[in-house]
Amino acid sequence: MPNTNNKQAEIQATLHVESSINAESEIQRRVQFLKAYLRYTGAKGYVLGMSGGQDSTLAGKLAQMAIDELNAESGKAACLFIAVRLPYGIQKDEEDAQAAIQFIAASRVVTVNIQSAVDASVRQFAEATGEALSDFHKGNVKARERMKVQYDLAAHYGLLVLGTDHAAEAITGFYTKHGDGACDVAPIYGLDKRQGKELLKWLGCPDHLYLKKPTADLEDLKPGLPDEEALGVSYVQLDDYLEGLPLPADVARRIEERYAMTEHKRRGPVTCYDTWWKG
Ligand SMILES: Nc1ncnc2c1ncn2[C@@H]1O[C@H](COP(=O)(O)OP(=O)(O)OC[C@H]2O[C@@H]([n+]3cccc(C(=O)O)c3)[C@H](O)[C@@H]2O)[C@@H](O)[C@H]1O
Ligand SMILES: Nc1ncnc2c1ncn2[C@@H]1O[C@H](COP(=O)(O)OP(=O)(O)OP(=O)(O)O)[C@@H](O)[C@H]1O
Ligand SMILES: [Mg+2]
Repeated sequence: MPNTNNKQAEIQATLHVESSINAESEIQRRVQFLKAYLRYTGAKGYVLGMSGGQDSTLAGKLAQMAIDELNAESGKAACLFIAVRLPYGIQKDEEDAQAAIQFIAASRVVTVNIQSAVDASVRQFAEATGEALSDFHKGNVKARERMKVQYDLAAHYGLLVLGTDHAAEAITGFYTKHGDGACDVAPIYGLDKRQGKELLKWLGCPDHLYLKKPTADLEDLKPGLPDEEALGVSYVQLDDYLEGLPLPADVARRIEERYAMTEHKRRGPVTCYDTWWKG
């Protein structure tokens, strides 16, 4: 039985997903937003971790477009976008990260290897508790270390931290709380995964950067684990759900269960004034 229910419509509206988009106007709207918010804050630009994956390629490109327009309007190179490489040791798809940075033509590239910080953290945890942090939890340490480096760069250079949260990620809560989930500005929020691809295609991005399998690539023991394998649901199914299309009832139910389970990630810290968790 196909599923089209009120919950689906409610989630689509909450996450601001349009059933169809115009790539050119979506790009314009988001670039103008990035410019306007920078003017409002007086910050000098943006910083974002570039993994070589689809989401950071798109968010980074939009940011650089905003910076280039601001600099052209002022006639000065006053604003900048820092693309930061944050490998844990040597990254297998480093070539993709470099291709993404080249496509973006980032104002500046900084590389910080997070391995020694992450390993020190994990070692201190083991010394303090007498227990080893699991490989899965170490993955979240990597994401939080990347967040810290981006905030260091933002503080030092007067920038704002970009994030890559979008609808197909928000619906599953598939990100590390206070890791890649933490940012100041989320330029691709509201788009699903196939809409992100549409924007990159329109922007002339090399197609291997948006046709590759999305991966969080956080676990030492499961390098390059595809998100879809970890989630047990495909991006096509998530996108269909978000665009209000019919899909098998058991798939919709699994998506809705995951959405409910991760509600805490889409909210601020829960306080005694909150009632959302009471059902
Ligand atoms: N009901 C609740 N109310 C309030 N807080 C709650 C809570 N349940 C857990 N928590 C807190 O949340 C923590 C768990 O959340 P979190 O630390 O995020 O950890 P968790 O959700 O367990 O793991 C993160 C997941 O996101 C994936 N990920 C991470 C980063 C990037 C990407 C990517 O696609 O690139 C994917 C990663 O592979 C993993 O599957 C708990 O330790 C607890 O502190
Ligand atoms: N190795 C890395 N170097 C720099 N930044 C990273 C790295 N890994 C993850 N990040 C940051 O964490 C974010 C979340 O990762 P995520 O995998 O969701 O996005 P992505 O890699 O850009 O795209 P995709 O989902 O298609 O893999 C990235 O967009 C990027 O900003
Ligand atoms: Mg990735």
